[in-house]
Amino acid sequence: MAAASPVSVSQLKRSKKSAVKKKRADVELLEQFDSLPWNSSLSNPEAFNITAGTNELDGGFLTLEEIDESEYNFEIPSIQEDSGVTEELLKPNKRKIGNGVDSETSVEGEGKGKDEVVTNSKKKIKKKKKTKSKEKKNSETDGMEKNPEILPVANEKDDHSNEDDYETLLEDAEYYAWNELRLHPLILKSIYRLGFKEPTPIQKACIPAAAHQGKDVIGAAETGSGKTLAFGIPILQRLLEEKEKTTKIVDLNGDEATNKFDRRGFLRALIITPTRELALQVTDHFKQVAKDTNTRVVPIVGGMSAEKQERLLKGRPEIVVGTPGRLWELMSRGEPHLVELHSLSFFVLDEADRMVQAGHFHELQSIIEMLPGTSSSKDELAANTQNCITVGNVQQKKRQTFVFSATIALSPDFSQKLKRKSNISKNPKIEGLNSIEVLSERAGIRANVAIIDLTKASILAEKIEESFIECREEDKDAYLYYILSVHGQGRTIVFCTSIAALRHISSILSMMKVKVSVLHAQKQQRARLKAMDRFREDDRGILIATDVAARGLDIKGVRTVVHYQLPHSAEVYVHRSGRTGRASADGCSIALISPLDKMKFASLCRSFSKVWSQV
Ligand SMILES: Nc1ncnc2c1ncn2[C@@H]1O[C@H](COP(=O)(O)OP(=O)(O)OP(=O)(O)O)[C@@H](O)[C@H]1O
Repeated sequence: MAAASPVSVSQLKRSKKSAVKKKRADVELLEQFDSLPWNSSLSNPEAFNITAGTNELDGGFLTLEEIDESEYNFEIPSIQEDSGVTEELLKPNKRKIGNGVDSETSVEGEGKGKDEVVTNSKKKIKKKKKTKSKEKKNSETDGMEKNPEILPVANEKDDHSNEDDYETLLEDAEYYAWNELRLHPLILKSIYRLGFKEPTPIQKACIPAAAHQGKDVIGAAETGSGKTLAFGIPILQRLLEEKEKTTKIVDLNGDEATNKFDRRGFLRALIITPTRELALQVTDHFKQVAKDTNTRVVPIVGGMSAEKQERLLKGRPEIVVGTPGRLWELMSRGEPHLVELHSLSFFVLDEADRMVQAGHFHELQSIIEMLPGTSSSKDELAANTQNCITVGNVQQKKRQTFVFSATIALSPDFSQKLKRKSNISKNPKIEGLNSIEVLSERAGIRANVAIIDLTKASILAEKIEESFIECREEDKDAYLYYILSVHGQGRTIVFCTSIAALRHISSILSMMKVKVSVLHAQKQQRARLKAMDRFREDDRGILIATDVAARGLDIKGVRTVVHYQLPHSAEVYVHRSGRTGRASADGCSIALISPLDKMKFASLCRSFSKVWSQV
């Protein structure tokens, strides 16, 4: 090895001089920046805006080109050893994740140990905070204070992707609420990158129960309140914790333990949504948070080539998000990744109350019957499937079930009924359950379920302003045209109940040279995605849709929802209206009420205990 040549005194002086020079130049540059007037690039810097465009599937929908698997980057990374990032982030003393040898995802009973760890790490964080802030005071370049507005904003360049993010997050008082939730550093890092300064109320309530107490959750909260991450974060948290524990066990016990504890390559979480667009969006949301965690998430939805989706499943993703029809199609064919369910730790029903309605229930029921430990008989299963690998009730006990929607009606004694049932050994049917309760119970909801209902009497999200226009049926088009041309701010979704009405409006509007996108279930999936893309690309876009767009869709900048025809139920009205006023944004929902709608409208008002006496 060559010896390092000694550095002369003059060389040292020279390098010191140039360092001082560089520092001075840096300070001057910073001063220049400081003297610029500050104009936020976002007129309304809501966290909601921040997420847009930061991910591969931009806003959750595929562009037309993306339909083809080879082009839309549904890359499934090959199964690898842990990337090592975790280790780096988990430097000793920063955060300690459990020390037990519990191989299960379940952390029931871990509470106490964890609390201790958290208290310690909190102390350390505080200490670190103090030292750092001291350093900050002494710093010459302090002119550039950490500005929360600029830190995490829609960072196309992903400015916060290095490992310092985690430390910065811990120091950043604005993000402090996340620390309370004891999340894995890689999740915190993603949250920081997304710019979500604090957990939403439903996230605050669900994460401790689901991620740390291992409970099942039935969660209800207003539209746009972040329910996807309320179940998404716990799933990722527990998968990450489990990965680390497994690595430790394998390190300690060698190959023997690998076979026993290593669950890589098996399906770990199955999330079911009622619509294809929503499944793609949820997949995308998961991917945003799972970035850097080496967790694979794949959507399985109808309208796309089943063969291609089978190829995606060959990559053995841990998380699958799908619609009941296509999932059941592949499961009933015995698709190996979807029927080897012995390691399934999470089963999620998003928009659960929609699932109990016609068009979904049958397939969903069949899927549930495939889950290990559900109440259907083995003969029934065998008849349904060619290749199902079942495990007994043990798996059901370990599996967590999450049931979410903005509109779930549970009877007050539902958990008592579940408890009574769990005390009787022979698995009797519980009497007097409503359909969503039956679904939850069949899906394996356990007696200690955390029922978190944050919906208010009005049910509608707080930031949505509701109004209605009374008019004759034949005047609806004129009013709609008026709303679209005068109202004009942001994007608008016009909802119809029938495809005939949708066609009628879109042809009238196109005659009036108003550009619209159209979405309904009879459209080819390719065209559906294209319509969504077009709508998303135009910040004053107009989407005419049936109720296929009513639930879950999270599209930035939707300011107005118009109910051209009233929906058949109060729930659908809530979900439709909830396409606006999401996260911290506001919006308005306008109903066009003709004499034909009055009965329906009156009953809608009664459902929300509203007094709209004009009707
Ligand atoms: N902690 C947070 N802070 C700010 N924004 C958040 C946070 N969590 C999620 N969001 C954003 O809020 C928006 C709505 O979230 P999400 O789609 O999960 O709502 P939802 O409650 O499932 O709505 P819906 O009932 O209509 O399905 C998304 O754009 C999401 O990125």
